[in-house]
Amino acid sequence: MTEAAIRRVPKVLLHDHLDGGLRPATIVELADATGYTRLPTTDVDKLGTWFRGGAHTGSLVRYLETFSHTVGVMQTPEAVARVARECAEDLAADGVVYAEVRFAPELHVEQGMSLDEVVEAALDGFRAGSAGTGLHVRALVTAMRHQARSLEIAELAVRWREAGVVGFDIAGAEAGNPPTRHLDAFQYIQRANGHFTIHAGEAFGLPSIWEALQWCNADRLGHGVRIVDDITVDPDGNATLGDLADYVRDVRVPLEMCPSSNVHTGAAPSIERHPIGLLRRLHFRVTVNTDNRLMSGVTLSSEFATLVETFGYGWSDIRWLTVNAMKSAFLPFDQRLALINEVIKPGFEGLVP
Ligand SMILES: O=c1[nH]cnc2c1ncn2[C@H]1C[C@H](O)[C@@H](CO)O1
Ligand SMILES: [Zn+2]
Repeated sequence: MTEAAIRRVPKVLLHDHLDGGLRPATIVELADATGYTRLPTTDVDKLGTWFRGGAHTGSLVRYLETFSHTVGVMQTPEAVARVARECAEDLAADGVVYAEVRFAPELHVEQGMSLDEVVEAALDGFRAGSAGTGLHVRALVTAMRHQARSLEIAELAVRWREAGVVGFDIAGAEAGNPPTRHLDAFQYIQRANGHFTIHAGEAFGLPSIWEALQWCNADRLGHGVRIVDDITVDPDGNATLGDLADYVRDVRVPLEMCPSSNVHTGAAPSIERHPIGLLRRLHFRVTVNTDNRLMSGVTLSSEFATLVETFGYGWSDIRWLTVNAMKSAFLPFDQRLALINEVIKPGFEGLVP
């Protein structure tokens, strides 16, 4: 089960940030083209190393600081469209067959783009980059949780749903910015019969997960790793679940786990001690994701390869995680089913008994 072999099987990605997945060479070219002068270096290799180094700090706040440079070069429709096109190309080359890629339009308006123009440019790029590949890409529109534009961004998400936006999200520094600050935005999405996920249980613990589910009614949790704080395991390995952990497992709340990113931001102590091991064993609705391919230096295939190496996962685990992700996508039911039966299951034929 090499990384190359994992690249060849169909995979599904639910949690990937557009502004966290740029190619270093593209950042340098876009900085030049758009007059952005604040890059720490214009040497492509050094820049890639700089992003990974800056991100692997064990602090979400420090991790997020590196995004000022990616967002800094994504301030024109051409730049956003190019980054989205290359994102789709890179995911297709990694064997991803369905992806939901997220971005925060409010971060891309510094040079005069409107929120709608940002979304339009990203969707154009996704379409161009996925054309002729086996990849289906959809967008999630994110609001920044420390800002006060979430209702406006929720309206934007609903406005673009026929064109490829399948959901809404909040991201940014979690501590001090609880999900209930944005209740009106989540209620707007619900009234419009839309879908949303919330970054919760990453840099803050159970109260954030509880609010996301029981006050805001999130369809999925971004990360959600701290749900393990509501589980106790005795020395024999028997697990006892608290009420919230029971709820998350019982109603099959999808957990968008991002193992490497979680280590880099301090949400998990190491890959070996990452909660995914326990949660998968307890049959939570776990999915595997990249979060930020640039900052965390990963691909979806490399994340799976890391899990194979660390937890001894086999092809059946990868297929289970992939089907979990496809079931949890914000795509209509018939399309999810078609991808599972016509693409994912045949893609694992001969590998899983
Ligand atoms: O892991 C994360 N947690 C919280 N916020 C994040 C994470 N990764 C990226 N973001 C933020 C930074 C981006 O600028 C924003 C939109 O993609 O989302
Ligand atoms: Zn994220």
